[in-house]
Amino acid sequence: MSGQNSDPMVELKRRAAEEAAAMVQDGMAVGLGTGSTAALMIDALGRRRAEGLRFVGIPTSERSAEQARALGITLVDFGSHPQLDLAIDGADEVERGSLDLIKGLGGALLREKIVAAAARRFVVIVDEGKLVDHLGSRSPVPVEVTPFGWESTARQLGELGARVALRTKRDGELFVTDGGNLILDCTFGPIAHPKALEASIGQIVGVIESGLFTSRTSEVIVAGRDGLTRLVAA
Ligand SMILES: O=C[C@H](O)[C@H](O)[C@H](O)COP(=O)(O)O
Repeated sequence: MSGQNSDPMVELKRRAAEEAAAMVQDGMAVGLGTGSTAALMIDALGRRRAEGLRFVGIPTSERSAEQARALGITLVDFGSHPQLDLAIDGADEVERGSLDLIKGLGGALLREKIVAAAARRFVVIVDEGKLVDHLGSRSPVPVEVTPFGWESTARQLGELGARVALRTKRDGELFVTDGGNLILDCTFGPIAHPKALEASIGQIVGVIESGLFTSRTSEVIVAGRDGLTRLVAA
């Protein structure tokens, strides 16, 4: 994920990642997202650290923690930093206008949402293919659930109108999150009221968190073939 890449879209995502990393100022506490786009941002922050920028990070996954540590980025926790200045992360879908999100195809949604909720500003970096008119158009909504009773939790998610699939890895083994939980990928199709759906999912016993992120985004930096665009919530 580091270094130069000849894929033009990766180069565009790298520019979006660098633009977001440029928002980090001396002394900040920063939430470090997860995924291929966030990894480019962590690389950019590693370069800024090597140039002398002082900041600390809270990672949203073990993967991002490992990458940040390798780059010499100082990692802290919520004990010393209960509030963050900025969090930067990728997304699987971004709804035009509202800037509501679906996240979690990489399985990091719980820590990502905790970090986003603790940040004064939450900046999202995506390529233009992630923009949709309605969330759910392409991506399922990942829902993190406790292993105990997941079948019952899945049935209740189905009653909300979803087709529910227990996430497995390529080798067929269960996908287990950094927190030791399971992911149910819930296909709803285009979602008319994401905020109401996020609330309904959150009320089901056994659900830990959903990948619907509504009313959280401060800004989205979109990498497109015509360059970068910055979107601010309407
Ligand atoms: O759990 C994973 C995260 O929500 C990612 O931020 C999301 O899946 C986007 O990842 P990528 O930048 O690799 O498309």
